[in-house]
Amino acid sequence: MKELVVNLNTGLHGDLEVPGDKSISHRSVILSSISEGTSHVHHFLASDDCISTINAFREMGVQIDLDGDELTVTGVGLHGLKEPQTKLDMGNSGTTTRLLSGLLSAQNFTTNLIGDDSLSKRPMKRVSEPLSMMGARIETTDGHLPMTINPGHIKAVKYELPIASAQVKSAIILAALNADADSVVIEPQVTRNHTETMLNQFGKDVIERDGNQIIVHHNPKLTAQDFNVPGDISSAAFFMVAATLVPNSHIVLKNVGINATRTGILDVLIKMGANVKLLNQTNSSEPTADIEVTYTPDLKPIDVTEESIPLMIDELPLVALLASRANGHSHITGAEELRFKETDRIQTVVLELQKLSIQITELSDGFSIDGSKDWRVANSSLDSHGDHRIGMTLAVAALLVDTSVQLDGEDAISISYPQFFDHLKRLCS
Ligand SMILES: O=C(O)C1=C[C@@H](OP(=O)(O)O)[C@@H](O)[C@H](O)C1
Ligand SMILES: C=C(OP(=O)(O)O)C(=O)O
Repeated sequence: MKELVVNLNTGLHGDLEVPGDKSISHRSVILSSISEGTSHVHHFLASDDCISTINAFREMGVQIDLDGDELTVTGVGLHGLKEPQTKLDMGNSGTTTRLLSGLLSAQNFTTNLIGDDSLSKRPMKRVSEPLSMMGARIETTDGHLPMTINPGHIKAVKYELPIASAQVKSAIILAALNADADSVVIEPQVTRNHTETMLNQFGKDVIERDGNQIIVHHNPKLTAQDFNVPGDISSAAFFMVAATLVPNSHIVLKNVGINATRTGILDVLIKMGANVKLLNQTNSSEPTADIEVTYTPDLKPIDVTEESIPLMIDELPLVALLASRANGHSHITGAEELRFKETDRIQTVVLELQKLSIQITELSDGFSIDGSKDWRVANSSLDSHGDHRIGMTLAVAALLVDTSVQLDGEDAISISYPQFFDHLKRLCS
């Protein structure tokens, strides 16, 4: 149980570099491991989820050294992974599970994947079904973990994703690297493209994009790389929203990744009228910027609909919080995927924000929110429900109330942002 900082009259101030991007960090371990040579990754996110990915590859014979946020990986090549001597523990990480299920489908050894209680409730048919069409031999437990992946011969596929999911897309791409010919994956909506971008860094023209079709060239040569992980926009988002909502705030978040498949939260803030500026933009394959945010007293309500959901999927609890301070009625729809995250985030967001008397209603696919600045603490025992993003959203919400509130399950925050409370304290002091 943690006592949260409340009613911050002085605001948030100063510069901060948030830790490396979680999605890019996972992929850096995966692609470095199956490349030839030694890769160096700087500003790696050493959070619980990324450690689950590291441990899985160590179990499969890859030498990985982590020193603070510096990662060194001695790659074994596309065909060099070894049979693990234990079950592979995916911990709490959906990304590790889905991406590895694709890669492991094409190995000549069997793997057993397990996870914690939350991960064991999350759907895995979304990967086992398309991978089975490609020749994978996967046994799930009624569509969930534990999962056994037997040796398989992967055939090329042309697959249209039924849901917008970067994890499912990436699972198929990683299996397709070992297929007998080139594959095509078709996305219904654009989702984060880090797997594609990074594959083209480690290899030459491994991925080609043609509209919503992604062509995966099989059996590529992947070579070790030296690269920097940008700051995680999904982590920076907590402070962007805090600085927008807390009077007197002015912060600059340095070197944040602004890949266009991730910046839905910036679009929302700008549409709502928040004072947000991008400074010092870089234009590499994973572009970055410093993001300056200043307190904004009057926010417009917002309607977020299906097409833009994947661009801000992990930030939607924060969008709900922003909307709850706006002048009017907001809707977030087309977001049923939130029900399949670490918790059912539609349910947990509504349950927890209602404790602060926020006028938020659960929809089957999102939220309906009446904005107001008159919050009252109806129940001071907030709960992350073991979900890192819910925990951090509540820590931001707590800055706006004037009665003491406590957070249960704050440990979950180390899944993606172990330094979160230190960084919040630094900006608040
Ligand atoms: O590919 C990734 O790194 C991720 C994709 C998203 O999940 P889905 O693909 O299930 O939408 C996101 O919610 C998750 O935090 C990370
Ligand atoms: C959904 C998330 O991660 P994962 O799917 O990897 O568990 C998240 O980080 O919000």
